[in-house]
Amino acid sequence: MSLNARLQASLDSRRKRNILRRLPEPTTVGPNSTGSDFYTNDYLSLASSKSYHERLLKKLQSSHAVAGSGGSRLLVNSTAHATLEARLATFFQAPAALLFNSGFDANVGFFACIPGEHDFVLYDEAIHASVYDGMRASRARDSLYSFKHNSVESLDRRLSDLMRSDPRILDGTCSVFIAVESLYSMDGDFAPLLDIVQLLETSLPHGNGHLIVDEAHATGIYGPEGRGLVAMLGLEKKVTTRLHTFGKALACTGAVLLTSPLIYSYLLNYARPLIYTTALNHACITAIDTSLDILTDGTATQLSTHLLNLFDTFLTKLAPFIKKLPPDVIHLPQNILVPSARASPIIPVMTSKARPLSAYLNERGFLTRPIVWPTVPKGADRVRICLHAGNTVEEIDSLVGALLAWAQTQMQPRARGLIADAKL
Ligand SMILES: Cc1ncc(COP(=O)(O)O)c(C=O)c1O
Repeated sequence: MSLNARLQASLDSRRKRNILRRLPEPTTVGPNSTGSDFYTNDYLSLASSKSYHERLLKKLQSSHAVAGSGGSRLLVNSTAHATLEARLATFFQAPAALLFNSGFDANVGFFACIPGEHDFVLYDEAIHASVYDGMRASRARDSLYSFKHNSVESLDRRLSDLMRSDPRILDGTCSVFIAVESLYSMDGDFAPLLDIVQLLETSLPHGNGHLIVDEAHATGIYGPEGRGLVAMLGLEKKVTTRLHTFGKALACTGAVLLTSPLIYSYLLNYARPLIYTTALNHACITAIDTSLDILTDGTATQLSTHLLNLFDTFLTKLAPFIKKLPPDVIHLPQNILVPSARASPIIPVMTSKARPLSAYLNERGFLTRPIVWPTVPKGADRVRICLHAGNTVEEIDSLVGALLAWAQTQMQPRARGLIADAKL
């Protein structure tokens, strides 16, 4: 088969199964965006904030270097990059901080080169694609094991099975890496970090269990000054490596791995996505620095407090009706509905009709995106509602009204009365 015929057949097959990926229609983003943002990862609304833009422009104007970095970090190690790394290490209270061009590069860089031939990687089944890609490229590629999403029991079982089959785990002569996200991007739920740490300490007393936490979606929102969930739980010293990204709540791009000086040096020597690429440009370094100012001056804490209060607002408004809706029309994951649920900026509204629901909301100015297989498992399609510091209580009110109004259009006439008392 010719190249073109093969590529076309593959795309046609996706189109037939209604899973062909396309770019959405171009839209204006930032302060002049039309509609209420319920879809971007700009959780603190910094990317669309005029005052953030002003602070950034001021910093850029006073900065001497705003253009390209001139090469890989190993070729040109600018003072701006080195100073930012030092600031990040101090801010996150980490022994070392290593900048990457993106969270994707950082995960691939870490997982492709740190786990060795005789090591094991146990990963949450919902882990981000970049961790998968890194693990598959590593020398531990034949020793990768998933555990059930957020299940410490499943992780424990995996670990026990492996310890029975390979005594090197018990005597500490090989390493076991555990890969989790602190806040999961598609489900909006949280890794049980305290329980995982405890399990590792009791099961692997030689200290050969290494927890690697991806804080991409928690950065800027949780913990003191937005330092993440690991910091909120005081686990900095129990986690081997943390990833924070700057492309989501921090309105820039790029990422940092917080780790030991030894792993820092190893990555500098072997991590290909770091070595063989041009380092972040100076405008980006300045933007990350501006976002750090916003974290440290208390602005971000105010923004995240408002953002997380909106989670309660959303649930308080929707929860009374959710049980009356047929689950294929709309349902929320059980873990979000329990009273003790930690507030999250990500709410997956589960539905078998994610595309029509999202289109309905978009037409009414509530900007959302459908998330469908293969991005999420089959049967777990959803509209991923992202809350933002820039959203208002009134917007949440109207969004819930629109969700319920759409649900009514999907229900049999007799069942509609069940949610008729909702303010639509
Ligand atoms: C959990 C997680 N980790 C890593 C990444 C990659 O980060 P970046 O967008 O900076 O490449 C993402 C972004 O999609 C993510 O959701």
